[in-house]
Amino acid sequence: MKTLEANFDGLVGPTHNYAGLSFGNVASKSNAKAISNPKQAALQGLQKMKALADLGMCQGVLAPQERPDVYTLRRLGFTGNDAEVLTKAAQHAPAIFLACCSASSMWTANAATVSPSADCSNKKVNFTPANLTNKFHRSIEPAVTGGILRAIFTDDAHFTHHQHLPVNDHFGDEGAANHTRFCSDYGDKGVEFFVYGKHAFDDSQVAPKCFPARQTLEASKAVARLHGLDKKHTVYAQQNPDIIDQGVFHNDVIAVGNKNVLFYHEQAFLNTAQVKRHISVAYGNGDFHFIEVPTEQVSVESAVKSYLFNTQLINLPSGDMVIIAPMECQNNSAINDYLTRVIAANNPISKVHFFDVKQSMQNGGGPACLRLRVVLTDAQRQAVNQHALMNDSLYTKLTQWVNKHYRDVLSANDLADPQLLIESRTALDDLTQIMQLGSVYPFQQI
Ligand SMILES: N=C(N)NCCC[C@H](NC(=O)CCC(=O)O)C(=O)O
Repeated sequence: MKTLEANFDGLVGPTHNYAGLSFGNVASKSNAKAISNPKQAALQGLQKMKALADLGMCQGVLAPQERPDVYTLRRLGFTGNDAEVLTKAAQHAPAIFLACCSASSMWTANAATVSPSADCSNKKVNFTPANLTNKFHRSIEPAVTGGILRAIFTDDAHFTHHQHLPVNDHFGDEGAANHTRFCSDYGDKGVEFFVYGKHAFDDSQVAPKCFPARQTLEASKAVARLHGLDKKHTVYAQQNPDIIDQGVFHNDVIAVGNKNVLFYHEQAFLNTAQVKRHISVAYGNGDFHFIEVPTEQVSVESAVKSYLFNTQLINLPSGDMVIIAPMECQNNSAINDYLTRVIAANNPISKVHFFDVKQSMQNGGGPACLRLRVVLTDAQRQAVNQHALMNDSLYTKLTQWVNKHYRDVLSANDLADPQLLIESRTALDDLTQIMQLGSVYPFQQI
């Protein structure tokens, strides 16, 4: 029985915009108020998905969320019909309004933490949506994210869905952006590796000083308990607080792992020697590769700008391990040269594929942010909603769908246009039919 790693990418939503919402995320802040192109953003994402499917990967799609979120705005006291709610919020509380318009659910690395059945005590694939408490615009995602995951991974015989963790900074959870897994074969019991930014219940421990630590140790441990992970095969590591303060807001901005490889920056962790020891002990006797990138070759600043580590490390059906990197890595000659050396060196990585995901990059989301990894056995893959799996037909349908419904220019002022909400709902209504998701959106449930 073949077990593989599928990647479920977030389809970019119709309100994709640059609102500067993420304090601590350099790209988000520096592109605040830039004009976005939602159509191009969604098409760039679809092209990456299609290319990975064409490489023989199992590629899935996760649907976007309904935005602007008029339900949250109503909870915050804005009244009237939908158009009135939008107008009043945009006028009286523009910052809150913008937060309720974000298409941030596109970064599905933050949708959930997923543990394969081989690692979990109930022998099912376990999902815990991330509560994303640290940023208001993202904290309104988890309930609908949970619904979308249930609409795709429907079969209780194979999949277990947990509720997101309690919504408080103490249990701040950013999902798979701070979680990776090592294994020899995907179907084997693996080592689950959780990286956290701070200890929430112990002030004596070091923590970043300028920018927030979005993931807590206590949240990571709660997810591991929910998933029934084996303690001997679970490793926790603290992110280096100094690099959080340099804009490394998730571990996947500074490290990426797959199978028997951890590719990471020298400054990624607080105690690298200990992290390596713990992974080696948990992994056992196999051949494990720690590919450490020294600061003298790639500075943290350059890693954050190019997103060298926000790359996907994947195994093609041929068994070759390749890197899926953003164009920004190719355009930066020092980073490109470094990647050439990584491929030439004695490690399992054999090739780099570059993709243009600039619309997402400008908000701090590279190739790895855009995907949620789900390890599936054959039987589990067959149990997945097949209308969420990328192939020629779905690619054609979704490309036509984007071209029909999306705008190619969006500025902050356009977000209050009631017509945009109507356009978005019409698009999502169509999408639930294309992907056979049922009524996952609040506007479909009224
Ligand atoms: N690293 C991973 N896995 N994900 C990237 C998420 C980027 C996202 N940006 C934003 O939400 C910016 C939205 C804006 O400013 O308009 C965030 O900071 O949460």
